[in-house]
Amino acid sequence: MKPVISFSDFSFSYHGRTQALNNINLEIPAGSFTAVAGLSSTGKTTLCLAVSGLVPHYFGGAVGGSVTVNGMNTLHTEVGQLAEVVGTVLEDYECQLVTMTVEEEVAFGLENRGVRREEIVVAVSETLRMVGLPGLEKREVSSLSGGQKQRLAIAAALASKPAVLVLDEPTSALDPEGAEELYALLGRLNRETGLTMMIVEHDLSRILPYADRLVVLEAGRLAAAGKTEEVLAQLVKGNSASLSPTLWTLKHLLESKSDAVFAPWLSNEQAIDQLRVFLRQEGAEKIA
Ligand SMILES: Nc1ncnc2c1ncn2[C@@H]1O[C@H](COP(=O)(O)OP(=O)(O)OP(=O)(O)O)[C@@H](O)[C@H]1O
Repeated sequence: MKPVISFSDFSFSYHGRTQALNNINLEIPAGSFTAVAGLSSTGKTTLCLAVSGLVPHYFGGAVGGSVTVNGMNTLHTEVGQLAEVVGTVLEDYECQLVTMTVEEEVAFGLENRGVRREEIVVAVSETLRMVGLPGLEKREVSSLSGGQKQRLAIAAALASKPAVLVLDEPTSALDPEGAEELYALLGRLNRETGLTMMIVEHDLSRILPYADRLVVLEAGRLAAAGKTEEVLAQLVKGNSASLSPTLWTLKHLLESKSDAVFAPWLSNEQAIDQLRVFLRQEGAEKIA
């Protein structure tokens, strides 16, 4: 698959001091669903900001190398122009909601670009339907629940039909049910529209059912990137097993220490089913 995002020897230091990213070489294929993982302060947010162009255009600092999105070099492209290609929802998504009503929020970017009123009306209702908020056009933003506000921020990012959606820790304020619903929605958008997803998530077990690629950062460097299953195996073998969900770590350890070969799995439920079969075969019926 062709890359829609390419980092080439990219480094960034905030205010020329705190080095957040160090010589990143990374390609994100078009249409992929990429999870970005890493311990705290390893540069995950900065990676997102570099794709949206907010680094370095808004957060100034020292830059090396380049980032290209849809063929545009972010260093030489205005943030507004990049926003047409990259929809970004930051961890503090409420800060991104700036209007009174739901309709105004989704229309905001389109109005700024001079899109005709009739087209905006259609785009607003279509986008609200996509994110599971149909018919809420006239609602006041302040009356929405936290989960609905987050979906609204996603709708506002999607309205201009970007090629890439970048989300930073989208489930940090959601309960497990809300997180599952959000990922089901994002997975469907990715499958049905081919929208490239790049999502920072600290709880990998939530995102793995949807992520076909995994990027891992360590102290601002790229520690691993590639197909999810391969990167998880790398994490378990290397020094980053703590990032791997417990059941995945167990799978890889069992495979390396026995003759077991597990069928691929992505969700915890699939993992538990496979482990039950394994334990039964091992004669551990009581545990299984
Ligand atoms: N606006 C800023 N000004 C100065 N330094 C910053 C700024 N934002 C981030 N940093 C520093 O850059 C480094 C990487 O931060 P970043 O937020 O990208 O990491 P992260 O992996 O997203 O962290 P977390 O998981 O805690 O959100 C950290 O050392 C952080 O303190």
